[in-house]
Amino acid sequence: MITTVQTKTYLNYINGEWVASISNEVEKSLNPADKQAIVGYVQKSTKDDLNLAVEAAKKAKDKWRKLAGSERGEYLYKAAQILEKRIDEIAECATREMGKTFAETKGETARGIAILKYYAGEGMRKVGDVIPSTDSSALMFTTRVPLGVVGVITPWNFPIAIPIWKMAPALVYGNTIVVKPATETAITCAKIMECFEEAGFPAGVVNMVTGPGSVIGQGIADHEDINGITFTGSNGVGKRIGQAALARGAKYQLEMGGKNPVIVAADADLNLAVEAVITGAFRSTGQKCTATSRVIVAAEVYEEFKQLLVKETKGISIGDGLDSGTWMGPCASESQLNTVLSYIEKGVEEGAALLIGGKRAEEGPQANGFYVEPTIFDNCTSDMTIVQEEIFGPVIALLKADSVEEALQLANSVEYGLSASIFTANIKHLLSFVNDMEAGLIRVNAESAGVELQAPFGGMKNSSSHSREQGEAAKEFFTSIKTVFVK
Ligand SMILES: NC(=O)C1=CN([C@@H]2O[C@H](COP(=O)(O)OP(=O)(O)OC[C@H]3O[C@@H](n4cnc5c(N)ncnc54)[C@H](O)[C@@H]3O)[C@@H](O)[C@H]2O)C=CC1
Ligand SMILES: O=C(O)CCC(=O)C(=O)O
Repeated sequence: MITTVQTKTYLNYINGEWVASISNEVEKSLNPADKQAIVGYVQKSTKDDLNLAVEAAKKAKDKWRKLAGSERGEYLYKAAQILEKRIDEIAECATREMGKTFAETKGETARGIAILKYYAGEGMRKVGDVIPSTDSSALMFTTRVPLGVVGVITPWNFPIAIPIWKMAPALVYGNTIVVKPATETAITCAKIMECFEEAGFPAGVVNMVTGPGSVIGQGIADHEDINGITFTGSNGVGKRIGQAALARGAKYQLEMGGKNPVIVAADADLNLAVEAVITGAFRSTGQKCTATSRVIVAAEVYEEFKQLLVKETKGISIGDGLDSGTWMGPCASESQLNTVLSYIEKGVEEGAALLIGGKRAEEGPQANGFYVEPTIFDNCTSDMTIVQEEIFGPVIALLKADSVEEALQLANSVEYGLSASIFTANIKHLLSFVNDMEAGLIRVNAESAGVELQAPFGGMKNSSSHSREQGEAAKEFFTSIKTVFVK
């Protein structure tokens, strides 16, 4: 069901109230499917707004952490129920703000609901272990305490799931939060805040401040009253946040880029591999950190795989994500479109051969949006920019390998290590892939994207700060362990 989203101005959520920024300035959230369409306005906040939010979170933290975990979980459960009632409206808002199809944003909202329910249950699970002491008359055990105030900095590509998979564990483990969403999708985040408000979270436990990353995001990284920072976004910004947090002794967690490979072995089911590469590379217009961007194909099946892949790519319908016939929406912003186009240009300059796509899509109403064709490059080599750098768009680089060993070596020849998959039925090959692939998420006979909320998620090398999010792993970041000795 498609509803109508009102064009209105959204406020910051601080200390249980909706408030305008002290700056009196707002920023537009545009619809990338039609740049004339303004989805709404959000606050262009200042450091003073952030300070108020942090102050509120700091004031609320002692009462919040002293609640039983099950009581905190109850609030999350209520938020899940409210989000469930608003699923169509919130999914539609996300599509309008960032462009991916309604089916995808609806699936993402359903995932947000499931995450809230999962962490609601976490409030009832164990937080420590009993460890035998060398003193037989003593009791030694571990328990966990929250960090305090947590800053949550989120990107635009998963505007529902990412804020929720950071906020839900932070809250259930007893932290209070200040979230700063990407401006591109800040209205979607405001709607999630509305669900939290309706769920009755005490004032100050959940706060949202929108505004420029360089002011509010950096402000979170530098704020002495913020004890932990969880971030997903680009590598450059992530590294800066990590350095700022380290300098003042705050805990931090960074999820950043990927350059995720799919290996297609000679014995692979090629139809299955093609289908997985298409969805892995082009769903969400390639704007996932887990998206497939390199496909390394065994020489024996290279030509056949290539023909099949191009044929399937020709069938992709590009358009407004709210049209039910659309398979792939626009890039999320003009700057994202320009980044993708400049990588395509670089690919051509460096000698890769364009098999399909490569241009801005501008037919009819597409001229008003930030559309790009799904693009596949042939004759790629490992030293090319399009094979090394994260593009964050619907672009595939095809590489040829003479053996699975060579494919694995090519797959590992990048600075990132987020997700990777292999298509093979050969146990020896799949085991060497599982053992030797440098990636945090290993997939066999499945697309490179596909994160499950109950399992740890994170990358190796430059893809993350080596911590893991989601599932039980979230507990490691959002709490500190205390070892207790009682005699
Ligand atoms: N790993 C991932 O999931 C994502 C990766 N990216 C990558 O980043 C590229 C650029 O996208 P952007 O939206 O510009 O990402 P970004 O890293 O600039 O933005 C992510 C978040 O960080 C905030 N931010 C920006 N500057 C900051 C600063 N100095 N201090 C603290 N926070 C700051 C932003 O406002 C946003 O909330 C993409 O092309 C893609 O390659 C972007 C989004 C998600
Ligand atoms: O693939 C997914 O579901 C999550 C990907 C992700 O975390 C990201 O793109 O930022």
